[in-house]
Amino acid sequence: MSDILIVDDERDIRELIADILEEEGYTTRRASNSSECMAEIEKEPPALMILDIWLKDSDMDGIDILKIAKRDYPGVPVIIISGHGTIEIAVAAIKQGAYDYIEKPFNIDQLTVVIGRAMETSRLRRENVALRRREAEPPEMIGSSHAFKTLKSQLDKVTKSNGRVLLSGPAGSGKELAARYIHANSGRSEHPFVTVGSASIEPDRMEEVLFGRETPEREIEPGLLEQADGGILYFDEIADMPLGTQSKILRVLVDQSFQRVGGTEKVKVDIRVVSSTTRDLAHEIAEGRFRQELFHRLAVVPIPVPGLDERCEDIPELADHFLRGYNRTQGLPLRALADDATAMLQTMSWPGNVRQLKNLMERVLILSDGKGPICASDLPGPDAPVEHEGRAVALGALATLPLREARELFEREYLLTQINRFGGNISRTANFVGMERSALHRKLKSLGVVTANKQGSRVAFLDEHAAG
Ligand SMILES: Nc1ncnc2c1ncn2[C@@H]1O[C@H](COP(=O)(O)OP(=O)(O)OP(=O)(O)O)[C@@H](O)[C@H]1O
Repeated sequence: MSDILIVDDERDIRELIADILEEEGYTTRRASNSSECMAEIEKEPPALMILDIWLKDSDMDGIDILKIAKRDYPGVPVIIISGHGTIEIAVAAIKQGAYDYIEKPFNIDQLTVVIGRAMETSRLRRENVALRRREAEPPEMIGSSHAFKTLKSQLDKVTKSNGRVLLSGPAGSGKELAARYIHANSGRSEHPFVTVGSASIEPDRMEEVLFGRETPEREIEPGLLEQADGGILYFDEIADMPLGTQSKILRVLVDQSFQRVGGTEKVKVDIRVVSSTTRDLAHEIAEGRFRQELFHRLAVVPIPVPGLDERCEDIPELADHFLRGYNRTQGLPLRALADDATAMLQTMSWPGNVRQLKNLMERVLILSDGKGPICASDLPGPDAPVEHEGRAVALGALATLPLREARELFEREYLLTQINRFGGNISRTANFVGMERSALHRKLKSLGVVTANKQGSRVAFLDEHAAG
């Protein structure tokens, strides 16, 4: 990319600069006024723009063009040409984001040095952006359960549209990952993905952080909205946003423009908003903590993200993915999961969802000494209160019952756990527990277990006592 746009109303100057640059191996385009200039940029943003401050027969002068270029094409460096006596204006232009200025009359060496430097800076900046983008490549979304496939197909449907998506699901279930998946597969992937941590920003700084700031000297500090221009703005835990900011965000969503704090002009942005929540927003609305109108604007496409308990079939695949990841990125030993460990992970409860599983895999790799596959004994024992809570209560209850009832309770608990492990698939469960499929069906019926739902969600059992 070595294409330079020269904008000057004096033909001689345009031609002179173009000749010098072409001799240096650059290709050039020329514009004599603001409308020609804008048409050229819109056709294809140049690698660099050389811009005269004063433009005769133009709707806009160089400073106006600079502002638009910095807003809409921030990657294009601009060198200002200033006449005698206009140095103050050139300095002001640098504050507005111009890369440098050259003063008329200029000499050839001065011009080529400034341009060479600007091109090199622009190249480095582009490389940097590309590197950061590669580093920030979204991690893979792993899973093959029915619940996961439903989520993935919903995400695939929304990637190509511009509709606002509201992802709802428990903490650590993968909402941000889902938002990054939308970004990576949308037409906005070359533009930023900017996260707004609604809870982590001080309420009285929220507006400055979102909308940016303009000083009395008209220096600009862009906020998150401007930084996300062209890309996706991700509101993490939208329910934590203060009510006052909610109204302002609502206004931005209605007219896609806002004013910086201390600013007077409207700034236009092109952003797609994806938000997430762990809370029941209908309840937050009823309690007066969330604006209904904002909810309707944000939840054009509501997508539920299932917790890990609804997709425990995915646990072996996810665990393996994390174990390999820690080996690749942190040099931790590469270890597989033994069958007893896999079964144990699938029967634990996961209030922290995928994040908890990921952390547990890291902990086990760091703390256990063994080299072979990770066994159940390497996993946290029954003294880990959260992960074993459900089972401990059920097993404790056994001791209070006569043998026949205790056996029934155990069989129910055991079979329910196995069915859930295999995503509701009776054939796979029967195979694992060592029963004929029809015998398992009969057993389940006698225990009052309902297996109508074959879609991988939890099965239920009819408790005779509860049923009355
Ligand atoms: N399907 C998946 N495949 C691989 N990794 C996943 C998957 N789902 C979640 N993760 C990983 O689990 C961790 C938690 O996910 P993420 O931060 O997206 O959850 P969240 O729902 O946004 O959490 P919170 O509500 O706390 O903000 C991340 O490291 C993420 O990469």
